[in-house]
Amino acid sequence: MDRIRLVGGNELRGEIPISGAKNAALPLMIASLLTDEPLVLHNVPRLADVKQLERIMENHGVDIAVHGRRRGEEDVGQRMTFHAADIVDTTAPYDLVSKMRASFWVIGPLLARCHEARVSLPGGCAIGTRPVDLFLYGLKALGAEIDIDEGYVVAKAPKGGLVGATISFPKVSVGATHTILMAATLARGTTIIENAAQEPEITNVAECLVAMGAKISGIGTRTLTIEGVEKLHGATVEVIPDRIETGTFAMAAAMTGGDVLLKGARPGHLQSALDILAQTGVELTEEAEGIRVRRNGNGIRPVDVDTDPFPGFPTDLQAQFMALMTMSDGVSHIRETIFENRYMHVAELVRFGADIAVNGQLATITGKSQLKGAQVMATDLRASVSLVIAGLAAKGETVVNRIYHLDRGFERLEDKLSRCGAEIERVAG
Ligand SMILES: CC(=O)N[C@H]1[C@@H](OP(=O)(O)OP(=O)(O)OC[C@H]2O[C@@H](n3ccc(=O)[nH]c3=O)[C@H](O)[C@@H]2O)O[C@H](CO)[C@@H](O)[C@@H]1O
Ligand SMILES: C=C(OP(=O)(O)O)C(=O)O
Repeated sequence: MDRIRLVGGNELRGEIPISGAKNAALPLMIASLLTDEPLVLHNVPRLADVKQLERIMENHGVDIAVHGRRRGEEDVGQRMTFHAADIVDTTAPYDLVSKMRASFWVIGPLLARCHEARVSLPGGCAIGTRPVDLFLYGLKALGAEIDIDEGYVVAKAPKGGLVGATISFPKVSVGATHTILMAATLARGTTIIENAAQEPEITNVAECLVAMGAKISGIGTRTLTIEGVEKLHGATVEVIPDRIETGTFAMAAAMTGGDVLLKGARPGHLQSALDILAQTGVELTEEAEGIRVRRNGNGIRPVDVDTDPFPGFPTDLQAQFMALMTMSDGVSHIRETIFENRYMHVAELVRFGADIAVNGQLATITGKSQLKGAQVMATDLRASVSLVIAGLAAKGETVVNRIYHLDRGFERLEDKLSRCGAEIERVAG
């Protein structure tokens, strides 16, 4: 199993190109199931999760083409075409779906277009129980009949297809919003989604659906209104830059000190995280090309944070922010409100000498001036990267084991960091 070996202590200086967002690319790929015409996506990141979803899409009969990179385009994401001319199989099998949460979302488009779907209950990062009740509530509201059979959700649309409805989610869910939004585009009549997720990735997908001929209003707000149409068509759409990768590198630069330009980053997509970082004393500047992050010698102030749905502080940056707080000048608190088991990195951060106590949702972090390198183990995607950035700031050598988690969501991580002066390498085997 590959590992990452790094030696901490170097400041980060230079430019880091921000890749396309994993959490936007995946639902955009899934949206291609809604039409028999090609959907062209630009800026798709090269990630294990994208590869895995390609396998799932191919199993449904989608033709996938990856267009060649031009010279000088090493930092540009892939241009890919997804063509679901015929859906040959409406089953998404356990072997493929269990590896990744977002693959479950195919249930929305399959049901809308083929009027049936059989999708294995999902996998994904082990950060909580992650039920699918909100999806099932939404799909049933659109008229679907649902059974759970041998670990599969078996869904059937009524005669004539799904029917528009008002769906008021009791809790904000990114995945349920994506799924119901996609399903509703081909339902008969009007669907209103209340308490919808407002994440930028939802907006990216909603705008893609509009480019494909869907009628959606309220994009970017808590209430989405969808007028169903009979057919969608092909389109060309760009994947937004990854706000979680942006925030991760911003926190890495805050931890190591230095001066890094995060090229292509969009400040509006992670304003709450940038505001919190500014409170810690990090200097952030919006530039034409992206966001510049600087910390020159001054300490890191402790800041308390609660994770929340967008526009709040993202749970996907909680582990990285905790790593930063282990080096603050005092005591800080983090409250994880989205997932009930998203503190798996705590035991690993403690190996660096960090002082962290967890009580239910609340973590109390007492800052230390210097972490020390250690052997650590990656447990999930964002937890893994928090260990990498802790290692960059720690004294001595760190080895991060089980890095396959990292490859799910970070493109060329070692390359991007070493180009900014980090001593980091992947060790095979
Ligand atoms: C591929 C992708 O985009 N993943 C992101 C997505 O995950 P995902 O879409 O799985 O996260 P949700 O927004 O659905 O989950 C939020 C909360 O709702 C709960 N819930 C969700 C669905 C449901 O039917 N019932 C239910 O109780 C979840 O267990 C969790 O406690 O949003 C999360 C929250 O921003 C991010 O951490 C993930 O990186
Ligand atoms: C939790 C994540 O992914 P997933 O929802 O696919 O498990 C993530 O991207 O941080």
